[in-house]
Amino acid sequence: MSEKNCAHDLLLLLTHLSSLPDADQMARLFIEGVNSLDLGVTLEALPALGPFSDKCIEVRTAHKRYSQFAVISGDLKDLDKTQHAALNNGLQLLALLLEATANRDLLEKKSAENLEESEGRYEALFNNMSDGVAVYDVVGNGEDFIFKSFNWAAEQIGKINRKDVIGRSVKEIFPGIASMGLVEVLQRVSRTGEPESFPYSHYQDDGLDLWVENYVYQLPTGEVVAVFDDITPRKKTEQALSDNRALLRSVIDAAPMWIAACDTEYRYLVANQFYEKTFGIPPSEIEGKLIQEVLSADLSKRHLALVDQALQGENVGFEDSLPAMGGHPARHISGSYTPIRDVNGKIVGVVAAVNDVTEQVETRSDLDKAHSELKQQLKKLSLAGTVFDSTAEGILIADENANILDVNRAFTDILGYSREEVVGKTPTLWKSGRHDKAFYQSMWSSLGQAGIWSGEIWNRRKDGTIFPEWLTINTVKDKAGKLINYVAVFADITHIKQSEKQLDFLAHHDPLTELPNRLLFNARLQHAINHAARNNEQLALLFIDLDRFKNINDSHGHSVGDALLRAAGSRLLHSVRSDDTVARIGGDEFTILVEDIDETNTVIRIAEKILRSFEAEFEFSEHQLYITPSIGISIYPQDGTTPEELMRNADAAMYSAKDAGRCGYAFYREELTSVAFERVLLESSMRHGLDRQEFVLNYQPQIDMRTGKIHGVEVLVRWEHPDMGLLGPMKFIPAAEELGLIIPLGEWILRTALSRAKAWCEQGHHCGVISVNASAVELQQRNYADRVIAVLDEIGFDPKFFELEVTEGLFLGEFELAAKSLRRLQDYGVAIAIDDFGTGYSSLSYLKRLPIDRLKIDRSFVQDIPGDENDVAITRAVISMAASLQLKVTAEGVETEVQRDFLLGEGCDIAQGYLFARPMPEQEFLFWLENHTPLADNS
Ligand SMILES: Nc1nc2c(ncn2[C@@H]2O[C@@H]3COP(=O)(O)O[C@H]4[C@@H](O)[C@H](n5cnc6c(=O)[nH]c(N)nc65)O[C@@H]4COP(=O)(O)O[C@H]3[C@H]2O)c(=O)[nH]1
Repeated sequence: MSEKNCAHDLLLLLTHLSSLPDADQMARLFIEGVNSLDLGVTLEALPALGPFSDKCIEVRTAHKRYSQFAVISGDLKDLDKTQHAALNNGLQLLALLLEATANRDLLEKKSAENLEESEGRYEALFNNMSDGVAVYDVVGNGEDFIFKSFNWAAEQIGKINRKDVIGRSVKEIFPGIASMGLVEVLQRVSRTGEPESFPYSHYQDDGLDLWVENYVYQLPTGEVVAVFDDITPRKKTEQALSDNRALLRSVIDAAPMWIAACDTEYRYLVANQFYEKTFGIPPSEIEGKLIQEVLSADLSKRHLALVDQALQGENVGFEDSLPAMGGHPARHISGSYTPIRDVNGKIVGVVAAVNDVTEQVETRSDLDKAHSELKQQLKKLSLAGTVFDSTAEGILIADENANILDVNRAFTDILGYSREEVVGKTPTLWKSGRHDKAFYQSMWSSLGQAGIWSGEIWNRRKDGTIFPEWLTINTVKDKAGKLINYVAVFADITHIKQSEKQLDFLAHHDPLTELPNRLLFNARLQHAINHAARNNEQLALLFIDLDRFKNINDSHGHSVGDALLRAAGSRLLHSVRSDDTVARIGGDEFTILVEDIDETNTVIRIAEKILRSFEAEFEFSEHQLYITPSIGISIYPQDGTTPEELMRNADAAMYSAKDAGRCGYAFYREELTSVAFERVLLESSMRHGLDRQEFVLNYQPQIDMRTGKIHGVEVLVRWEHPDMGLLGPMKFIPAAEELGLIIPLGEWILRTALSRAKAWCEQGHHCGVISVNASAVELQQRNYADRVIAVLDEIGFDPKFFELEVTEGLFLGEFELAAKSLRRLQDYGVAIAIDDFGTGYSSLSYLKRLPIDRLKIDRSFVQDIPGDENDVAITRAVISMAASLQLKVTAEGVETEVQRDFLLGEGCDIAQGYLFARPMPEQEFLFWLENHTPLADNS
């Protein structure tokens, strides 16, 4: 029996493990295919056993006393719990068999005595197995199963004694369990012989509440074995866990906030229902996804950083905002990330709890806004207080009856009343009296209708002065629309009024002389014309130009020029009645409007008065200047009926006065218009004339009448005008002086005359002294003497053969400057002659102060001698005066022998005139020179 048992045992195992298909059947439970079965493998060989080594090591560890093992080789299956249990049991049984096999011989020998011991050991081992094992005898065809063996573990699991079980049917002992399918499985295994793993079941009947896993197989004997493991604790834990999870889920799902957890890889483990509620995303769509797959790039960047912080063990709080997306409005969120730790404290994830704080934030922002508005209001109020006190405008607050409640500092500054003096009173206190009743009526009516009035008003200060102010009055009403206050704000606009006046004055007056300007003059002229037309009156327009003003301005500078203009304006003003208009219409041009003239004499008197007023010199610090006016006069209505006509004709008359020798007046005559036109033409073409060398020189010999020899030659300029023909100097020299062209023209004359004279000399023609005319304008040039000397030096002309003829006009400009130039020239050896002596301003006192060598008696005196007594007397006086001053004399314009004889008789030797020769062009002059026969030769 023992051997048999042993063999049986051995067989049992061999059947399972070594004899195919039984062994294969058994092994298939836990390996894919059985390649070999190797019994008696030693412990040392185990590590080479591949996938089974772990299992074998378990067996080895559990059954240390065994030194050999059975080894099944093949591929390990993916075992479930039951199969695992079976493998464990199988290997434990295998270990037992190993021992039995190893001791087979011994067993055989000692079978009889050891059988019992072996059985006992088997029994012990059977009972010591950790799994419950029940062996059943099959009743009939499987109608029932009778317990044959029931180990200790089975007793513990089934909470029943083996003795109460053995021999009894399973249906009887465990009717509940039996009905739950155990019997069917036992039946199937007993019928098919196929082992079956029984899914774990929850037995709650038969006084039990347990979870077991069964593995059922058939023994070769036909008995059926059920190996079962009590997994109740594990199941209960699982259940509890599952319950906890469900609880947790319902808790987090009920929370009105977003709750989610992620693992250390940022993968969502859980997300609550709030996600679905708010965003329509069910938790299932979040769970299992990475944070960066669920959140936008921007959000996930920020939040992964926060999660990282939490993964470092920090509780991280945050506030953020979610942009509007997918039809969901933007939100403000506030939340926290908290690390999740396992039982060992290791961080395994992070839980996020996030609140939607949009409303709070918005409310807070509303509150902030309200707070800041309140602050603003307070600021405004304090500002209003500051403005009230510090503004430059006067402010007055009155009640509905216009009784003053308050005034500001500016009010008292402007009006001179203190606050106490006006509070309780009405603004009538400072009425100026300048406005009539209607003015105030319209003000109150505008306030009543529009609630505002603003305008200019004159008021009276406490000191009695009246001043203009710009006043704005507003009405203030309460919520019901009832008028409660008047607020008046006003500014003293005295200075604005003054500025306006000043602006008006500037617009209509010349700033230099403060006389009316052209604009105002024209307006007054038009007005006067209208008036004269209505009343059949005449009026006169005087156009005044200061002779050679331009030269004074150029040589003395603008400040002297300006002073001269101011002084000239003032002299004009004092020459007329106060209701006549004196205007400066530009540069050195003035106009005078004289209304209601009865006869021409009136105008003549005015013109002469003006001329006389200019006789006195003008003194400006070190400068003493003379200036003369030329006056042109036009009369309404005969010389024009419009301001333009009268102006134009007075202007033309002024030029006529200038041409007549300046310092005079002329009435307009129609022909003057064409003269004036000619003059304009002349002026414009003169500039080109110089460039085109249209000017030519004539030479008139000066004769020593005693000998008939040539004493010298006067150089006289002509202009060969392309259109107007040959023009004499009186036609263009005044214009050249006005335009300043006399400077280049004079230099050209000087240079040409001297270089020609030098050439003649070199050619053997001796013409004596060369006389060149110098304009007074030239002499007013500061460097005139230097320029003349430079030309003399440049040409190499001996100054003692050079004479400069200056006119009396010289005295009109700055006398001292001219005198200085002449002195310098005289020192250099140049002779100075006064031309046209006796016609102008010459006076003995000037003659004494000037470096003069010669006087030239003007042609006008010579002309009528000896017939005209006056001229005879003048000529005599000049000749004798020259003698007493030790000056030489030349007579001009000698045309007759009578004149010559008279002059010779009076002691005047030198003369020029048609009697001897006319002014001649160069070639003619040279011819004359060659053929001239002096008297001495005749005699
Ligand atoms: N009826 C009459 N006339 C005679 C007689 N003999 C000479 N004349 C004229 O008398 C003028 C003499 O010149 P002026 O007194 O210096 O007077 C000159 C002079 O003041 C000025 N002038 C002439 N040439 C120049 C010049 O080159 N430069 C400057 N600045 N002025 C000049 O023009 C004035 C007039 O010059 P012109 O027309 O050339 O007139 C010349 C001459 O032609 C005569 O017997 N009978």
